[in-house]
Amino acid sequence: MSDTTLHVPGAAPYDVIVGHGLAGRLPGILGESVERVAVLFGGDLGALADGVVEVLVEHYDVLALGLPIGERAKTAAVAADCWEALGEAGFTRSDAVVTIGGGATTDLGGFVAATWLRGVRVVHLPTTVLGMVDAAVGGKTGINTGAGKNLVGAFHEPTGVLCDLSLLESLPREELVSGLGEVVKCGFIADPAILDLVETHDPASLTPSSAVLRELIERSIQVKIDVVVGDLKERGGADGHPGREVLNYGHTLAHAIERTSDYSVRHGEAVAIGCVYVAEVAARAGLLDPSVVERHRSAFARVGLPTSYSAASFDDLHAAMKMDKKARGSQIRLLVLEDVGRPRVLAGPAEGDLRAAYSAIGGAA
Ligand SMILES: NC(=O)c1ccc[n+]([C@@H]2O[C@H](COP(=O)([O-])OP(=O)(O)OC[C@H]3O[C@@H](n4cnc5c(N)ncnc54)[C@H](O)[C@@H]3O)[C@@H](O)[C@H]2O)c1
Ligand SMILES: O=C(O)C(=O)C[C@@H](O)[C@H](O)[C@H](O)COP(=O)(O)O
Ligand SMILES: [Zn+2]
Repeated sequence: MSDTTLHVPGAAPYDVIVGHGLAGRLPGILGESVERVAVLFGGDLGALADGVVEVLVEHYDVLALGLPIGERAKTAAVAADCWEALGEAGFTRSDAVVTIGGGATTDLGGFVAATWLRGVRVVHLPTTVLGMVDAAVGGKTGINTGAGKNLVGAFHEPTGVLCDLSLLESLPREELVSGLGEVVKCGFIADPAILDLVETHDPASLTPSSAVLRELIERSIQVKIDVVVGDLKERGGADGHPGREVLNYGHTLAHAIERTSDYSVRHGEAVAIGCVYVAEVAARAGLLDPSVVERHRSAFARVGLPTSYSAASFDDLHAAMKMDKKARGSQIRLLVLEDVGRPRVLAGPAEGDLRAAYSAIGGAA
């Protein structure tokens, strides 16, 4: 099957390419003015990085940097190590960063590229479903702090994104399933065809080589592109649409779960729980029909994702939710749905509704 090119228009347009064996495209995307390329890769993905480095060394001086695995890469200390390495290797504004890994790697690598010399080119090669459909696209980069998830970061759009589906072959099943959390989220916020595909296909058939997984990935990328081209910096959309905040559906509780569990819950799993939770809140606020809440439970559960949570107290999660970037002052703001594809912001939800919704997903309120 041929490659698919999904174009991201804007002031600095770029393409997201989905296909197989895409590393050979890198020199064409990076361009001729680049002399040095830093390859930032997930520390357990050396074999995948080797194939990319082999292509790059034909054209550039390559600095390969293995990062701590997963979320442990998203720290100020790791970013500082990368800055030191770029400095020692003499990276200038005409040089570039290439990331190879999951969303944690593209977030950290994107942040390093955003901050080095106030911004150098970055091309992402996401190696997880979640990285392909979400983290590598749209220019959000960031690291965590003790106070919470992604609290330091920058908007820095990539020069290109290469989603090589062959790289998913080695991805553990639970990581693939985690990525489906963001896919199903896209179904609820904007593309009901995603929900239909999930509801009508055997979840076991969603393998890296399957046509249906590819369609789910491409549809989700298109949802993300459509949102970010309208509101790149999350300032709000037109005509009352929440804009980029729509992509944060389910994330207020999700990030609180990740942080209070010391990142032992995968991001996509936390998003699944967070979406069911916020649907419960919306139902209690009289905004969402209970049948749509049940559709949340069944769609996420069907692909193997959790829909309940009880490992933290409501008070701890509530405190963590106040660090959400959508909050203003001491007021929590939630992205909720009035129906599939009908998002809106609910500012200052009643604390009783927040507690009752936690109880409805299995927690002790
Ligand atoms: N910037 C954004 O817009 C955005 C969007 C969504 C999520 N995120 C961030 O992305 C992160 C989650 O990303 P993730 O789910 O990809 O997790 P991850 O990056 O932590 O990777 C999960 C695990 O899979 C391994 N792995 C990755 N690719 C592999 C492969 N092909 N074969 C074998 N193992 C592989 C990794 O080494 C890691 O151990 C979170 O930090 C989240 O906040 C960012
Ligand atoms: O791209 C966005 O915008 C998103 O909100 C996508 C989310 O899936 C992603 O997890 C993002 O990193 C969350 O951003 P944050 O601003 O809440 O940290
Ligand atoms: Zn997310």
